Amino acid sequence: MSEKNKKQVEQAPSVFDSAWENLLENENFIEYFLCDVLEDYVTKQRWYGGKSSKLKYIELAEYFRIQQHEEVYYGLLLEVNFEEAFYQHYFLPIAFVSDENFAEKDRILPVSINGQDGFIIDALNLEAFRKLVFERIVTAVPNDKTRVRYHNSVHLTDKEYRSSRFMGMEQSNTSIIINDKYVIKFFRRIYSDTNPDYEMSCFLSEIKGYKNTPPYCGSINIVDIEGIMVTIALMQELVENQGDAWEYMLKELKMVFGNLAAKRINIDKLPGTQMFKSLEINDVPPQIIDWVGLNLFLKLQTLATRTAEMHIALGSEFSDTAFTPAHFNGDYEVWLKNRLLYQFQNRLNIVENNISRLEGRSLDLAEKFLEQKNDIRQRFVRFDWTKLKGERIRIHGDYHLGQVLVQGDDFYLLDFEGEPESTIRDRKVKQPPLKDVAGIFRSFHYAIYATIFNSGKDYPFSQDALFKAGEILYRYFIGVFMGRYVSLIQEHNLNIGYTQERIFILRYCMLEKAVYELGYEMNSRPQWAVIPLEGIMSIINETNN
Ligand SMILES: Nc1ncnc2c1ncn2[C@@H]1O[C@H](COP(=O)(O)OP(=O)(O)O)[C@@H](O)[C@H]1O
Ligand SMILES: O=P(O)(O)O[C@H]1O[C@H](CO)[C@@H](O[C@H]2O[C@H](CO)[C@@H](O)[C@H](O)[C@H]2O)[C@H](O)[C@H]1O
Repeated sequence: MSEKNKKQVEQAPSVFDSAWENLLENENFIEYFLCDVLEDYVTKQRWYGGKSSKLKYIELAEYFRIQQHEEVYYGLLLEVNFEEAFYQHYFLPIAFVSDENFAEKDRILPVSINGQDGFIIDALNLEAFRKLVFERIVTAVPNDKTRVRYHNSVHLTDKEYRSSRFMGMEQSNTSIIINDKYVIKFFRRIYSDTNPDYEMSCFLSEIKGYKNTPPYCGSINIVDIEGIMVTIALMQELVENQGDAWEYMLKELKMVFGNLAAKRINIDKLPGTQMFKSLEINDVPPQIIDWVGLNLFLKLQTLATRTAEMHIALGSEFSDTAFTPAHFNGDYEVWLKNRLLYQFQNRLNIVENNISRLEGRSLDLAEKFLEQKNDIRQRFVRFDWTKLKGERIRIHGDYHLGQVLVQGDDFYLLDFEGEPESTIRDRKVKQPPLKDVAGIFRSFHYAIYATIFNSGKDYPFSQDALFKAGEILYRYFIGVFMGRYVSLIQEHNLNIGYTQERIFILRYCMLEKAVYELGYEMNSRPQWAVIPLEGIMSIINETNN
């Protein structure tokens, strides 16, 4: 923007002579709002994903009305443009309130419109807006052909709005609990397509009757200017739970590592098991059961069952081409290698640029990672589709313990939005189901290493001894999970390949995930980078054996 223009905008008043119903047609308002107000507001939001880039300017990609009778709110699709030559879209619903009691939180702009003083706020803070959205979903008509498409399912049994509150969890979108019975998630980062979370939720719970994901209750999609359906909200049943499987695992591991001393276990005498060897509970040696406890292995079997059932449901479609299974082929191989080599190069770059910020074990591992870059790169190149006989299906795509809710002895799988760094198209590409399994195995590794790094000092053992115990434990976790997962998958005729193929894909995907995680950690919590670095080096060394 030229200096002259900028000056004009800076001088623009926050007094506008349009009615709220026409305010977005007022060019002065739009220019002032986008440049002087939202640039500052948006970058401060928890849901803003552009924090490590430099914002250039914001444009209003489009807007739509969310309304009922006389009550009007706007849904803004903001296009945030970055100096680094890319953009992201965000959803921001706005409301005008004249009573400041309704504008205590998330005030965006004090404004006077058509002589009426008030505030523009994020509409999600307004109960009237949440009620209206719920009512619009409740009263949605089938085959809605309007631009803002509300939809509901048979699982939405309440017809009256009673209450609503923020979910209040650490999350990248914004979820609201309605009637203490439903969760409506408003997506903040918006992609020009249906959101995979919405698509997968409908498919699994509506079409396949998969029970271990929150039942789909409704959604809001917008038909954008190009006629593409863009998801802005997904409503599901609220699942009663005792927290997520990540917290659960950390609690269990604290006890497991505590047992080493409490039960006077000699780590050097613990029997090992081969990596990826499928195990039944009876195959786990009594010393290991005594150390870890039977319950945790039973829980892992249940998690493996729910994971296998998800994949069986996802792999059982024969008419909807978005879900029908596919085989590996040359196009997939090219797509995969391009993506992974690009990602790997990006991680090398991040590590090289930040190496001075690392120290101790992190630094040693980062140096080894850089030294072995050609070997690691070769692992990604070594994918040969002609040797693979298994199927590719739609998968969860970002499967880790934090995406699993614990309900008594059972688990519910959540958040099918896919891997945050991938494009929306890439997230919908059919992948080997073992990619999800590799994701959860990486999570087991994370939980074990997080316990050693964060509370290792609480245990009377050297760090090396704890690593040794941790690696043994990790192999049993994987073995017991595999034992249940593979037998269920085979019973239902989903083809995940022959034994060597399965091991190849698991190693490949675990390396891919650990490399992805290295970037995630270096950007979000560098002190955790040591965990994926451990993972990468152990995968590389494992296959060297
Ligand atoms: N249907 C649900 N029932 C119970 N809790 C839920 C439900 N959906 C989400 N949650 C809780 O909210 C958290 C964030 O949800 P998630 O869908 O992962 O949001 P985001 O995509 O914004 O990260 C979950 O980890 C879980 O604790
Ligand atoms: O926010 P998302 O759930 O989409 O996932 C991102 O954040 C995750 C951390 O919350 C990150 O997961 C990594 O750390 C977890 C422990 O905190 C661990 O269980 C996962 O295995 C590990 O990948 C995830 O990678 C990132 O995409």
